[in-house]
Amino acid sequence: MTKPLGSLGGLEDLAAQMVSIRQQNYAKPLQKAVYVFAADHGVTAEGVSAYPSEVTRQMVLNFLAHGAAINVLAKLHGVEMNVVDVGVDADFDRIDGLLHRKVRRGTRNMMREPAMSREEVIEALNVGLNLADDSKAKGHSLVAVGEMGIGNTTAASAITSLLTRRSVEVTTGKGTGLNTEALQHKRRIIEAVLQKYFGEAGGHTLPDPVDVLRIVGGLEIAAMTGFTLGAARHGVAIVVDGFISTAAAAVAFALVPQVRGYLFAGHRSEEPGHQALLDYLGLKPILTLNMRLGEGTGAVLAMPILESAMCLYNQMATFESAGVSEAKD
Ligand SMILES: O=C(O)c1ccc[n+]([C@@H]2O[C@H](COP(=O)([O-])O)[C@@H](O)[C@H]2O)c1
Ligand SMILES: Cc1cc2nc[nH]c2cc1C
Repeated sequence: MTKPLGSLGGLEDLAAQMVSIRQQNYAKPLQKAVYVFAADHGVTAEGVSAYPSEVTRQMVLNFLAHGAAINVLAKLHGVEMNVVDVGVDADFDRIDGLLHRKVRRGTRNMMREPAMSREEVIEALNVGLNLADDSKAKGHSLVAVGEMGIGNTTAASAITSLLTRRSVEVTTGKGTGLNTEALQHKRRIIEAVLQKYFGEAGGHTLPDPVDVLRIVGGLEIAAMTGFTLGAARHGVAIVVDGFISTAAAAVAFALVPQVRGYLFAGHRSEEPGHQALLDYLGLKPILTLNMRLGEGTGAVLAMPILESAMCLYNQMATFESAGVSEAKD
């Protein structure tokens, strides 16, 4: 193509990965969708978030009213928006426009008991797997995975420490905006939870990924793990968003390593544990904008970069077709 060798940098790597995912379909336009998985977290009773847990319910209503950041970005970039209630602590029965997949009204408080039963984890995984089937049937070829759940950075940090074996200090940040003292409290809670169920420093053997979800996970995290597994099974390209959706993808990778080839990291979140997960997965973030919002915002922002990479690959002239001279040697 008419450019110095390697001059499109990371766009060339993105195009190469996308071609290997899309195979004979690489020249077709990408059909984009974002799935925002919402659920509540019992561990919020321990004072681990800067915001009250009712914000989960309120933000779901905001998504449906098109007022959230993800609505603005999805509309701008032509991305179909899907909001999934996997476990919000609210009665949404009569609400239109929401994908009703509630497994239970929030997880249990992991400080006292496992967040979920094994049956609940399997149900939440199946919510994601079934939505990935629906997404494939709708013709989506590029899906962003986002979430909403007050307290879910606590679950994601615990998952990250267990999978990557990094300390709670390294994997835990301020989430929605804790002060220094409250951050120390959050770290102590996570450490106590890991000690209680997994022993010193999270134990010596890697725990079963489904058990990790059951004990310290979240309903939306389990659903995102199922969705990631399902989309990869269907050969659909997946853009993970920030810390929490990447934690879900890391569990999917721990279960089925072949998932890795279908994953793109939309951005690098400000939440410090995100880098540990990106290292674990071997992913390079497309964008670094110091964001820490969630909702799928970083993933949707990266979609036009992926589309740009594919359009360059598909539409640029070659040295031969344009009559441009090649390098000297
Ligand atoms: O995407 C991220 O990296 C990210 C980092 C920090 C916070 N969040 C969002 O904030 C909420 C979780 O924060 P917290 O403090 O309640 O655990 C949840 O709704 C996430 O979408 C998201
Ligand atoms: C307002 C608000 C919006 C969010 N979107 C994702 N997580 C969030 C957390 C809060 C608090």
